[in-house]
Amino acid sequence: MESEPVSNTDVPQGSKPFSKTDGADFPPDLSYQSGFGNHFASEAIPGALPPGQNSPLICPYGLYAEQISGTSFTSPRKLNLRSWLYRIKPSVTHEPFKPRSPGHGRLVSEFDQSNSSTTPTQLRWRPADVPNSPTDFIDGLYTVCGAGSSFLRHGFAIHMYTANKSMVNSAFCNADGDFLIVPQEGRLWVITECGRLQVSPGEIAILPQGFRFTVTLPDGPSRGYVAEIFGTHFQLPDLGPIGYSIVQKFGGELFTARQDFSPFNVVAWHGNYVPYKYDLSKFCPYNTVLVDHSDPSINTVLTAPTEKPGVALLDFVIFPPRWLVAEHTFRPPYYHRNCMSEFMGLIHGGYEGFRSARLTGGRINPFAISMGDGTFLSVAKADGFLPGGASLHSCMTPHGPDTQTYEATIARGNEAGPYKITGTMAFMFESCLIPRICPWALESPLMDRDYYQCWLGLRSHFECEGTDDEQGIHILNGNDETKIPA
Ligand SMILES: O=C(O)Cc1cc(O)ccc1O
Ligand SMILES: [Fe+2]
Repeated sequence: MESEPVSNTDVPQGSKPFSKTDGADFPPDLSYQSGFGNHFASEAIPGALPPGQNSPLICPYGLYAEQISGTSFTSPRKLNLRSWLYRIKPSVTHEPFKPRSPGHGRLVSEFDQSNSSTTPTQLRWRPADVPNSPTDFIDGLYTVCGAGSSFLRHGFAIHMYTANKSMVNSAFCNADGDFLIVPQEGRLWVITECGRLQVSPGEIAILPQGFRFTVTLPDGPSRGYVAEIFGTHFQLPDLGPIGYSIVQKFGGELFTARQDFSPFNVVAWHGNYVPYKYDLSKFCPYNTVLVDHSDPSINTVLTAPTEKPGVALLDFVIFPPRWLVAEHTFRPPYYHRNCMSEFMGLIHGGYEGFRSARLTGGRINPFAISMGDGTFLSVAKADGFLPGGASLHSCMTPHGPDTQTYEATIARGNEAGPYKITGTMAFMFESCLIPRICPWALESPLMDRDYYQCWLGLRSHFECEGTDDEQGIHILNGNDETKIPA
């Protein structure tokens, strides 16, 4: 996978390297260093990186050397993550942290009975409206669900955000874990200590634990999803401001500290612990070329592992445009109960298609995608799972295609030819931990309280000679005749 670590901090001759954070000064096309997990180096001024050593007595240009480590110093070499930043002033130069006022109250980093609950019921939320009142990325962030604890360094949280305003003269720093940000509406222009990232819907950005960053919104109204992982990092699957306030998320609470210089005053850096982004359209999906429906792990873009081989603290899995070609196969996702928990989001389009029978009677499903030959690609859970919305199917909670999807797939029959699902990007955060759900999410008017009804119409197609639906079927079990209700 080609990943795109942050742009280098090179600035055109004569332009200011850092300025106010309204995003307007972002160069139109940033250049990015590429290669997941590489060691990178970047200099805003030639010669700013010290030659031959990391911490010389005097650094070039009188810069301070500062290390940020993403793993313990003693982690084995191949797992070790750290970067050296050469900056005008060190990060430590700020006033003491104090709890942020007004408090936030919508972020959770340690899930227990006092702040969240569990339910095996299928949950689904409509997309949230972007507020009218000025709201930046920090204030617009709220936790939907999660498990474990940032303090115990094991767990995850799933947040969503709605925002309409750039962060100004403030920087966010997440001491609790890494953020994987999935913008759904509105681009995010992110200033980080390693350079800038322009992240559009359809791309993701990873902001590792500890980095300070500012989110600006060039398009105004913005909405998206954030997965946060505690205690590990994502990897590829085996396959000029007046003053800044630093807002530090620590144990789910926000603290602020003032400093009179930009947190992005890094003039050069090198290392392998960096923010990065990835364009999901570059992901090449693989799947069956003959029969059956492969499980979605084949579409894992990033995984945060646990110590158990193959068991993820959090997988980031996508459902991108792709060809469906399987023969005599039920092509939508199979009905299933999973020992892992599945949180799903939709960036655009519909989710998980099938080529439905010709739509008649002028009843056009707004989520049906025309195939150009008079047939339509309708989508599973189409009318309720909307771009910007979400669903949660926790551990062992049954789910699968809704009634309409099932019936239309069966009606289409075995002769369904190859077709391409286009114009969609859905994703899943999948975890071995069971998420607890925050009150906001359970009490929200956006929660679809009728979600379960999409499956109620699934009727028995059971056919067996000598039985009728009213009576149930009679089978012989040893010497006893057992009646199974229809
Ligand atoms: O539940 C879902 O929609 C996600 C999913 C998709 C799929 O193709 C197979 C299994 C699975 O959990
Ligand atoms: Fe599933």
